[in-house]
Formats: sequence, C-alpha cells, structure tokens
Amino acid sequence: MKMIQTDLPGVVLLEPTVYEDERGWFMESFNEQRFHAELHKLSLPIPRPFVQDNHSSSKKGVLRGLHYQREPHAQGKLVRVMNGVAFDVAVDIRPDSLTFGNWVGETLSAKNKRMLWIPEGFAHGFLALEDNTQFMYKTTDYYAKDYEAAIRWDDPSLDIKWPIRTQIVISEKDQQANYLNTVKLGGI
Ligand SMILES: Cc1cn([C@H]2C[C@H](O)[C@@H](COP(=O)(O)OP(=O)(O)O[C@H]3O[C@H](C)C(=O)[C@H](O)[C@H]3O)O2)c(=O)[nH]c1=O
Repeated sequence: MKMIQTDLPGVVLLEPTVYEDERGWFMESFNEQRFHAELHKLSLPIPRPFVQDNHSSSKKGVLRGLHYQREPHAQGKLVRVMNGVAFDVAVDIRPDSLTFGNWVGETLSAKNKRMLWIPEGFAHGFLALEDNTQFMYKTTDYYAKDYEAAIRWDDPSLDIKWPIRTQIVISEKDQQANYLNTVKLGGI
C-alpha cells in the first residue's frame, strides 16, 4: 500500500497493492499495521482504532455532507468506493489550524481503488458521479446523533470545486447546514 500526502496536511490518499491473476484481483482493504507504519513514515499521528463500518449507496448527483461530529465524538474516517465514482472532500475545521477552512478533493472509484484518510477535526462529504455509487468507510468513533453537525456544501468561503453543480440531490438535514464561520467543534 502506498500513502500519498494531499494538498491538505493530515489528509492522505492510500493506494492499495492490487494482486491480479487470471481469476480477477485481490487486495487488503485495511491492514492496521501497514496503515500505522505509513502514517508514522509521514510523521502523522496514529489514530484511535476504528469502531464502526458504514456503507451507503447513492444515485448520480447525490451529495452527502459536509459532515462531522463534535467532540468528544469526533470521527476519523477511512473512505473508499466499492462501485461507481465519488468526488470526496475533506475540510479542515480545527479552529487553531493554519489550514482552517482549507479543503481537498480527490476522485475515488471502484476502478482506481484509492482510499482517503480523513482525521478527526475535518468535515467530510462526497458527490456521487455515477448511479449506484457504493461508498464504504471506517470511523474512529460511534455514530452520535446529538453531536452531528454539517457545513454547507456550497459555502462560498470554502469555494469547493465540485465537478457537478447542477441537479445536486441533498438531504433535508444538509439543506439546513451551517456556514463554516459558525463551526463549533466543542460539545453541544
Ligand atoms: C452516519 C450514520 C447515520 N445513521 C442513520 C441516521 C439516518 O437515519 C440515516 C441516514 O443518515 P445520514 O442522512 O446522516 O447519512 P449520510 O448523509 O450518508 O451521512 C454521512 O455522510 C457523510 C459522507 C459522512 O462522512 C458521515 O459519516 C455521515 O454523516 O442513517 C446511522 O444509523 N449511523 C450512522 O453512522
């Protein structure tokens, strides 16, 4: 597995080693030892263990995000696409960070098998670029409904370059999302 720094310090791309043969292919989708060793090589902190796996399916044009959970239930996320294509975005929302409000977007697909590690302290969302985009991810804390928060996908202060901006499908909850300048990472 290769780990590649993105333009947003702390958020890294993972390129798994894929073993192909006449039957098809095999890859380790997660290996804690390798994950930690690669983070260490990049002098990045070792996260808390993953405790939950999530899986969602989205039609083309569905945008889920930008979500995060407030402390003490912040989640690190290791995300990948099992089918289809997603434009995956992480936003630094740590108030004391030099890159507060910066974002990075990466195209993850069943074809490129790339994964993105998004540490705690970042908001996360993705735009499905194909129908039946199956999105799977591991999180470092459990779902905590009362600590959930969302930032608008189209917050002008973020100016995220989503590849599609028309006919976007977002949830009721995401239609009421806040602007970045109201982000509170602390508890309720
Ligand atoms: C996140 C989550 C949701 N749910 C329930 C709550 C709702 O009844 C239903 C759909 O939840 P929601 O609309 O929040 O799902 P997404 O819009 O895909 O939310 C996710 O979107 C972006 C991509 C993220 O990074 C977060 O992990 C997560 O917020 O599943 C659960 O039971 N457990 C969970 O961990």
